[in-house]
Formats: sequence, structure tokens, C-alpha cells
Amino acid sequence: MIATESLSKRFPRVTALDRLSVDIGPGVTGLVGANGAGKSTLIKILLGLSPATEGRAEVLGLDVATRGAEIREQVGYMPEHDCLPPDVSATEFVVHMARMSGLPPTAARERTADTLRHVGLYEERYRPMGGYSTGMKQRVKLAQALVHDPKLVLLDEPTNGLDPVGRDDMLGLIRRVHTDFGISVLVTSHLLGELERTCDHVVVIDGGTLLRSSSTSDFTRDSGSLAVEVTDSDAVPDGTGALAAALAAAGLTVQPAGGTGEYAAAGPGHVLLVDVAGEETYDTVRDAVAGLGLGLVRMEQRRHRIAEVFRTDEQPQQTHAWGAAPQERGSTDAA
Ligand SMILES: Nc1ncnc2c1ncn2[C@@H]1O[C@H](COP(=O)(O)OP(=O)(O)OP(=O)(O)O)[C@@H](O)[C@H]1O
Repeated sequence: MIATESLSKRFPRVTALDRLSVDIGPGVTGLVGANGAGKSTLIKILLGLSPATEGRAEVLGLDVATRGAEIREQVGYMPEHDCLPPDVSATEFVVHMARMSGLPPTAARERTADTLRHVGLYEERYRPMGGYSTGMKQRVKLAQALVHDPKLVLLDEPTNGLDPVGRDDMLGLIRRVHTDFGISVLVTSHLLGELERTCDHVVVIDGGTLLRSSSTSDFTRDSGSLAVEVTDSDAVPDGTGALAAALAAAGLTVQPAGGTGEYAAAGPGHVLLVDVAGEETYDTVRDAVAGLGLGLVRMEQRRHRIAEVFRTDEQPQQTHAWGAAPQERGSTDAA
């Protein structure tokens, strides 16, 4: 879908992209980077709207330097910033955008109705957009990117400004753009955690250079530890402590999981992380739990969170590329 080769963009005071080479296939791909990492600059180059200083890029096999107009016919674009005229309705605006993309009047009206329905705008679609909430405006921006039935959409920070519920809704919509319509998606965000749930593939850039490009499952591959949670009993009031001692006595390496992030609900110290030494580790845990007469609440292979892949000794900043969304609903990021 997208290929860049040693792509650079230099402004007088800053290098926004620095010899970026990356291949992006079909599906939903997340482009993650801190503010200023070069995400919007890359999107503008891919649309043929801004020339690269060096290197080359192709979108759908078309060279961005020479075939920008053809690319824009086949690619939808949702810009980051608010760009909607306040005095017109969503329907009028999206019909206009569909006409601009070359659809005849009837098809433009039909596609507009379908697309606005898909993004969840109903009676409000006839009201002037100036009175819309941020979530509704983001939906209109998404609808205008989809209305001409593109093969690929480039979505620049579509969850910006949304509350946790709005963010989840938008991410669900983005996923369905691919599953329901077969349209490939490149979506940018400065929050790794939210893309983990939405994307098949994640590309991480920092300072205009490629940090990593891999499938989401590679990012979140098995961590080699088992999360175990047990109930206490009358006979064993500290079930977790007793189990930890029993497992250590059996030669396993055990440590309590932190009381935040994915195991927050269990409370601090209530989930044990057991290093998996081999298949027999599962039997050892099961036998120890049964031997103590405890109830087994969970025993699961723990997977890495994307955020952990980039965790450093420093506390990550909320605005950093690998920070978790603030108050993210249902988020299991520990960052
Ligand atoms: N037209 C421009 N003139 C000068 N510098 C620019 C221009 N556009 C972008 N930059 C700079 O290039 C760098 C990358 O900007 P870009 O907007 O691509 O980042 P981003 O990853 O999209 O971040 P954000 O999410 O904050 O928009 C930044 O340092 C920015 O200040």
C-alpha cells in the first residue's frame, strides 16, 4: 500500500523526516510517534501535497512526486485539525466533498447518507456543524475521508480531543472501516496503547526516523511468564503468600505483579508472575494450588503490552509516544 525509501523532509530549522524507509501493507496500520515525530509531515508527502527533500515514496504503486492527483483520487484523508465550516450541515459538507472527488450528484447524496450512517451521525446531520461536539466533528471528518470509497484512508490523530468513551467508539469505527468495507487504514496517534487494540501492524517513528515496524502480535508476543491469581481460604488466609512460598520451594521464580495496570482490579500483590520454565510449570502451579486447597481465579500466559517494549528507566511522559492514554477506559497499560 505504502512504501518509502530513505525519505527525508528538512525545514530550515528542523528535520521532520530523516531517511525513513518503511513498507506498509493492507489492513489497519498504526503510525505512532510523540508530538513532532513527523507523522503529519509523512502523511502530507504521501498525499503528494508536500514535496520530500530527499528519497522517494509510493502509495498504491504511484510515485508521490509525480502522481499526487491520482493518489488523492484513491486515498481518503482525515486531517488532524478542525477544518469544518461552521455554518453548513454535515450532509451538505460531505456531499460537497463527494462531488469534489468526482461523484455525480445522485451518487454523492447516496454515498453521503450511507457514510454518515456508518459513522453514527443521524438526525444531527442536518444541523450546522458549528454546534457539533468534538466527537461529532471527528465523525464528519472521517465520513468525508470515506465518501468516495477509497482503497486507503490516512487518518491523522482521529482520537484527538475525545474523552475515553469517544476514543473507544472512534477506534471501533476505524476497525470497521477495514472489516466492513475492506478499506486499508493508516492511523496516527501519539498513544501506543490505543493502537494496540485497533491495528494489525504498528510503525513507530521518533524524530523522523523509524524505531520499529512490526505486527501488533510481534509487539505483544508472549512474555514467558504466567499470571496466577488465587482465592484465600479459611485455612489459608493469605493464599497468595502461601502459593508464592510453595512455588518458590518447588524451584520456580515468582514475583508479585504491580498493583496498577492490567492487574489493578485484583489489588496490589494479588497476582503472582511465575517464570515459565517449561510445560511442567503449569502442572506445578496447578498442584500447588490444589495442595493448599485454594481456588484458582486465573492462570494465564502473560503477553507484553506494546508500551513495555519501549519502557525505559525514566517515567514515561503522557505526551510521549509510548505513554498510555490518560484515564483510558478499560486500559490495561501500566505505563
Ligand atoms: N511547515 C513547516 N515548517 C517548519 N517546520 C515544520 C513544518 N511542518 C512541520 N514542521 C516541524 O516538523 C516536525 C514534525 O512535525 P509533524 O507535524 O510532522 O509532527 P507530528 O508527528 O505530526 O506531530 P503532531 O501530532 O504534533 O502534529 C516538528 O518539529 C514541526 O515543528
